[in-house]
Amino acid sequence: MFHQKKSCLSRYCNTKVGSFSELGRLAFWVLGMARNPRVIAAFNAMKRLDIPPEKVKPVLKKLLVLYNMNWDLIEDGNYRTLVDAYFELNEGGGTSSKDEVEDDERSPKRVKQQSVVEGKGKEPISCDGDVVAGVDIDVDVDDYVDDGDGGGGDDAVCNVTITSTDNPMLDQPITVIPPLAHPRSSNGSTVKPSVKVLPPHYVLLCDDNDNSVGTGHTSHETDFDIASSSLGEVKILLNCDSSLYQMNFCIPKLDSVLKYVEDKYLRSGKIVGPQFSVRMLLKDLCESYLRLGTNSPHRSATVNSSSDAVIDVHDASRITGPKKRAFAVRTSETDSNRKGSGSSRHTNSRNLVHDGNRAFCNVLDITKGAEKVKISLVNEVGSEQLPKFNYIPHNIIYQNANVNISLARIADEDCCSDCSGDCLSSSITCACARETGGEFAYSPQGLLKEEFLSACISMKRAPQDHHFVYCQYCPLERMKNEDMPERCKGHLVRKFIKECWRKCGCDMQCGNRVVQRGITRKLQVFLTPEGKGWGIRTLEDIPKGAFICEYIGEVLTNMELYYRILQSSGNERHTYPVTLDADWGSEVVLKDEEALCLDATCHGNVARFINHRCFDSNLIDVPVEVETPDRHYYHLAFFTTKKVRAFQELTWDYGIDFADENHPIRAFQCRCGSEVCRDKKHKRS
Ligand SMILES: C[S@@+](CC[C@H](N)C(=O)[O-])C[C@H]1O[C@@H](n2cnc3c(N)ncnc32)[C@H](O)[C@@H]1O
Repeated sequence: MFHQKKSCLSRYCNTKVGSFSELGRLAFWVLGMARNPRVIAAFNAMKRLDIPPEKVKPVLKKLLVLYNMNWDLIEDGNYRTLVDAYFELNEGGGTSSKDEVEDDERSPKRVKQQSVVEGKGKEPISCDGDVVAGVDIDVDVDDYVDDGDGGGGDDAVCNVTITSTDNPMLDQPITVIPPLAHPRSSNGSTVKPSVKVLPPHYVLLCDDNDNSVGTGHTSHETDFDIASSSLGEVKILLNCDSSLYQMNFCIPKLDSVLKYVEDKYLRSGKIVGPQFSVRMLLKDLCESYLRLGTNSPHRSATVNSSSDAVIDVHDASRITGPKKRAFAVRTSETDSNRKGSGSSRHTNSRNLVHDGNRAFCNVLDITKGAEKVKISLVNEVGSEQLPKFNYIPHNIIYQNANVNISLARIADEDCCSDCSGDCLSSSITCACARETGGEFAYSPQGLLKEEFLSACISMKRAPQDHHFVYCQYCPLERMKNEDMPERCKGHLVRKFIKECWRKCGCDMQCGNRVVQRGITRKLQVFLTPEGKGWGIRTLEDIPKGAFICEYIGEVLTNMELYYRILQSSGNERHTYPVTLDADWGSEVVLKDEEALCLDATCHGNVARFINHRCFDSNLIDVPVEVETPDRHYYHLAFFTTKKVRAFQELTWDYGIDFADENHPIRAFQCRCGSEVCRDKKHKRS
């Protein structure tokens, strides 16, 4: 048995000694499957045709079987074969008559298909074609966001494909981007479009002052670049210079930008006015894009969206050239308006200090009053984007997760309805202590008892010495290889805490209600100087065994997480999902629609900032049963493993095996600084 356990663990835990043997696997396995770069690239290419991954998947599978896993044949011609196979399978084959074919060439579907071809290498989010003034516009947005590491970063770029036979733009000097693959004719043969390639830097520029149009060189300050092919397609690239938005810019939703512009034009009647020109419209689109990204409710919800951080986005010394100046003036005006009108909004939640070189951005309470204690955020290190997420103090079910919370499910033996006051001070331990062997996990001081805590730490650090259960069809293995999942590698049988709850007779101050009372310690989010991104630290000394916070996020099924990850750009610097797999071993067959996880990427609490530390982290995660009598859904709570001094960072061992070279996802370079850091490669380098 011991041997078996060891061999099962060795693959994952090799040097890892447990910890997040459950949780660390979180993102890693899920992301692992989702981020098979070739699958993702195929899905992304098809997404541009509005074909969702779930519809692509069966076609892709068939092709892989057909081509004996030869991806090159599928990827050739920028997924031409996949596109054709999809339409053949879903729409009953190709066209037969010449008329139909010609029609098809001009149809939106064909146009979109072509934009996939031209857009190889990018993974845009696609919005459907909108019709503005008789021009069919199909828009893709690439989010090349500054990675926050300082430095220039990339520009936010919008690709707009316009199809129009009498487009006035076609008369203008244009840059032609040669298509990456040639479109096919009806009979399947390749048609070589007669694209005239003009000098590569020859672009259409829009002057900020007088709206006149000239030509110039591609540069960061260009408003928009235009390209076309002889098939009547025009591609327009909207550029926002990254130096203009830096900290305060948040890529706006493109459909919001389009709606904003449309509403504006409809209101003003400009769209039908004699002054109307597509050129002006596009220039306005560029400006609206920047404006909405910098100062608008249309942005995705962020911590800083309610109280705009006035961070110096337009340091005049960095902005050169007439176009940048023009933009700078505009953004300056926007900001000064904001400074004037919104100053009272800043006082409650944010202090801003500028010392000329660095901006210290202090958010006084990232919880927006949702917790009993305020949690501040400070940046003493340098420039870094403010974290974008919505603070929630409790888990929220995203959509399909089956979490059945009902008093009717709590049997008499699963609660202590006869108790009163504090269960811990009663001479007889109540029913709620049964799950922890007849003893409560908490001491009267509200700390985890030494014995309970030591057992949890030992499980984390030496899982091979503990008991494992094996599921029949392991969801983790299915994620790695759906068709031929390997055998379950085993799940550690973890120690759970069971807290009293609503059907219990005790009061809210009962000593067996710790996690549900929420955060009580003084915590602070800070930018780590080691380059781990944001982290959390305590502002007070905290004893061993103390509850810090829960890991809060959206409750998703594995399936939902899978699709969510597929839709992400794949360029995210940090990851935030954790699996709730502490009880998977006890379920005979757990379907992906049933297996649960928490994702704190968009909605979460302070725990999303807890960084990883190998082995000797000062926090440990413990599963906690509160409102559900089974362990399918549970809470995940962090307790201190040792005494923690004020201003020390709070860390958690994610349990990553940094030596696993075969893992589909490359782990981050560990900067935990532990003497026993497992990331040997990084340590050496
Ligand atoms: C749950 S988030 C932690 C919060 C994150 N630092 C942030 O700024 O939002 C996990 C991510 O933080 C970073 N991280 C955590 N621990 C780290 C470590 N020891 N070394 C380097 N990066 C780390 C990695 O990018 C990881 O994907």
